[in-house]
Amino acid sequence: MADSDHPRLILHGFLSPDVCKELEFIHKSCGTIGYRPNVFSTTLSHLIATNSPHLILPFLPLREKLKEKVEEFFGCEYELFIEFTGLISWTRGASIGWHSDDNRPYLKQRDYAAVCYLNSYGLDFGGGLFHFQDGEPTTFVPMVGDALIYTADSRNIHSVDEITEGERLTLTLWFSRDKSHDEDSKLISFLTKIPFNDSDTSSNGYLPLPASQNMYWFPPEESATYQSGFDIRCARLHVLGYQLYSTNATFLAAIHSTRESSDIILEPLRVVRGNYLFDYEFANILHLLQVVQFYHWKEPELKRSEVKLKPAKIVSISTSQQEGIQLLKLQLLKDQHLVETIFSSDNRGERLEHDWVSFSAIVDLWEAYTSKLWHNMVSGLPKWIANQSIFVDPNVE
Ligand SMILES: O=C(O)CCC(=O)C(=O)O
Ligand SMILES: [Fe+2]
Repeated sequence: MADSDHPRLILHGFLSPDVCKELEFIHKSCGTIGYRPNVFSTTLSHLIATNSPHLILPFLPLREKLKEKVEEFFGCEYELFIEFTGLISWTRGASIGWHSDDNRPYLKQRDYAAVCYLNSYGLDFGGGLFHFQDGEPTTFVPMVGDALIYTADSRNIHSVDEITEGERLTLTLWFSRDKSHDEDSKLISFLTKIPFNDSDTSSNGYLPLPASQNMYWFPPEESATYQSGFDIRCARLHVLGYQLYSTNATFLAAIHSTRESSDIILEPLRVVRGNYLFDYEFANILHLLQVVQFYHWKEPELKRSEVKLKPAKIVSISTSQQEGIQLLKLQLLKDQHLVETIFSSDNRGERLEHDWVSFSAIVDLWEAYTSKLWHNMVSGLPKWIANQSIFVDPNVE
């Protein structure tokens, strides 16, 4: 598998399927426009910036395990720092030609790369095969749970074929020997700016706060115009069969005026599916999207658990409400054809038979999941600050 001219390592089944699902949940509810066309990304600093710092916790054991593997394989124990951690997804049209990962002056600090595949070639996406220019293997077929580790220099020149369908998702890390590029110190400085108040978890301090609109607007071409393209959060809801309803009194007035309708989704929203409105107010679009994606992650588990469920509060939508829903959709998804081209693969909405009773239970389960992570993060933070390093605290469950 590896030779000294092309140092690389393949670990099959490195991540469990459930961890892959959890990271998929995070990416599909928190991801933003990426660094190349048709690419989406979720960085840890973005999670902190959108008041979801607790969502960095699921990454921590994986970062530690990967760093250990890299140091052990390349014989550089205790020498490396994590330079970057992120979830990166590629959709139809995305590709990358031959390159090494340190091939720009501002990337010279990168010594090693680790790419973990969170879904599978042939099943979740088409195209997207990984190739090494020299040495074995020449081609690597991404499969869920596998990790590919290699040096970031010219001994491992590689490329990725264009994605032809679906969404190819990875957890990607780069490692550096240069302490000045340690991701942890940067993240800790962001974390210390958040005004945590753990004493009262009922204060909903953990609700996500959207970043600026341009981070979520998918332009069909290079120019970031809002005249065409779509909002990726609404697009992700749309392909799963959900729509938005705003109770905002100024909503209809706003939508007919020049006011950016993007502002409306930063305010309380309700969710609609088919002819029903779910009678629950979400704080904003990210809150709603997190709950919907959580539903798609956890619903099969909930079905198996035989938990006794309460009836859901839903109401039929009126014709005038339907009008408002359509108008908002037109504002946020200017190019629905493009939405389908980019995210159509996400037909989990069709595979999963929607059930409002389960959905209603998921709202509470999302809250329990979130507040537990939030509490754990707040408990770990003083130690992270003291050590200037983010790590799994063995005393916290
Ligand atoms: O996702 C992959 O398989 C590799 C991506 C890559 O080469 C890069 O981001 O530099
Ligand atoms: Fe690369």
